[in-house]
Amino acid sequence: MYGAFLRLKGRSCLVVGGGPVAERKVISLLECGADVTVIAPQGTDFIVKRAEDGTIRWEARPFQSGDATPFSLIIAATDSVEVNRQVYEEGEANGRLVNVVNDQALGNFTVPAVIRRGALSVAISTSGAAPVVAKKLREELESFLGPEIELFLDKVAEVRKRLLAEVPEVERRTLLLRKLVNSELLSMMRQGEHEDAEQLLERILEGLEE
Ligand SMILES: C[C@@]1(CC(=O)O)C2=NC(=C\c3[nH]c(c(CCC(=O)O)c3CC(=O)O)Cc3[nH]c(c(CC(=O)O)c3CCC(=O)O)/C=C3\N/C(=C\2)[C@@H](CCC(=O)O)[C@]3(C)CC(=O)O)/[C@H]1CCC(=O)O
Ligand SMILES: NC(=O)c1ccc[n+]([C@@H]2O[C@H](COP(=O)([O-])OP(=O)(O)OC[C@H]3O[C@@H](n4cnc5c(N)ncnc54)[C@H](O)[C@@H]3O)[C@@H](O)[C@H]2O)c1
Repeated sequence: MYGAFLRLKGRSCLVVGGGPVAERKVISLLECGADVTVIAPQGTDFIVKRAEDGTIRWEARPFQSGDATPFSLIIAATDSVEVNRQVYEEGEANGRLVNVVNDQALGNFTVPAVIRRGALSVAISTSGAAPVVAKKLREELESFLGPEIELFLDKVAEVRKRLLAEVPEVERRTLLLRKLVNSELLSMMRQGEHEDAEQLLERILEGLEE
């Protein structure tokens, strides 16, 4: 499976099915700013409420042939193997991205477990082998990746921007950035030693730290 991150802001995405699994996919699509439509005779309380407040569009009826055609990304999340296959075939025939929740071998993408810390996203896939393992790893890695990782990333990104503007030689920039990420900076941030971290950062940038 090819790992990738999709920019879905404003994109029309379809979720067919309205149970707990469909709800989970609707939530993750909304988190990415997608324009979400649900087609399903029944919806969870969350789906009903978000349709009422206009966050999503919900068509309370079974999937019909042609429904999937207008959408960029489609998730087949009904409890019917046949309906999910029909959704998949229609999407695939139109060159769409299609995920099928009840059959990892069907569909042209799967949804990973994701950890988000600001600009950082960590996606975990087991290639469909055991999603419960992806979930377990997400929980373990979440406790390892505390809020300091976001501060660290923001700081390195800020420095990188500065170096891109001020240091024309790519080798020197890369060396400085590597020094920075391999230094004690992250562990200092983890301990809350922000002043020390700032001083270390300046020493590295001034070439004083080996
Ligand atoms: C990661 C996560 C993302 C999400 O859905 O948001 C996700 N499944 C999650 C949880 C989970 N899913 C299932 C259980 C119950 C235990 C079990 O049965 O194993 C649990 C655990 C739980 O609920 O505790 C059941 C299940 N899942 C699939 C099948 C069908 C099959 O295997 O063919 C069945 C059997 C259904 C049945 O009984 O019929 C298939 C898929 N599930 C995937 C993703 C894709 C592959 C991901 C990968 O590569 O690992 C894929 C292929 C399709 C897809 O959905 O994209 C999310 C964790 C989110 C998080 O917590 O962070
Ligand atoms: N991918 C995953 O992470 C994962 C996890 C658990 C289960 N599953 C699979 O996902 C399926 C769905 O799980 P669930 O708990 O949300 O199921 P559910 O039974 O609670 O919900 C099924 C939904 O599909 C809708 N539906 C049924 N026929 C339809 C049709 N013709 N057109 C449109 N919508 C239709 C129903 O109205 C309902 O909203 C399960 O059958 C299981 O195989 C996948």
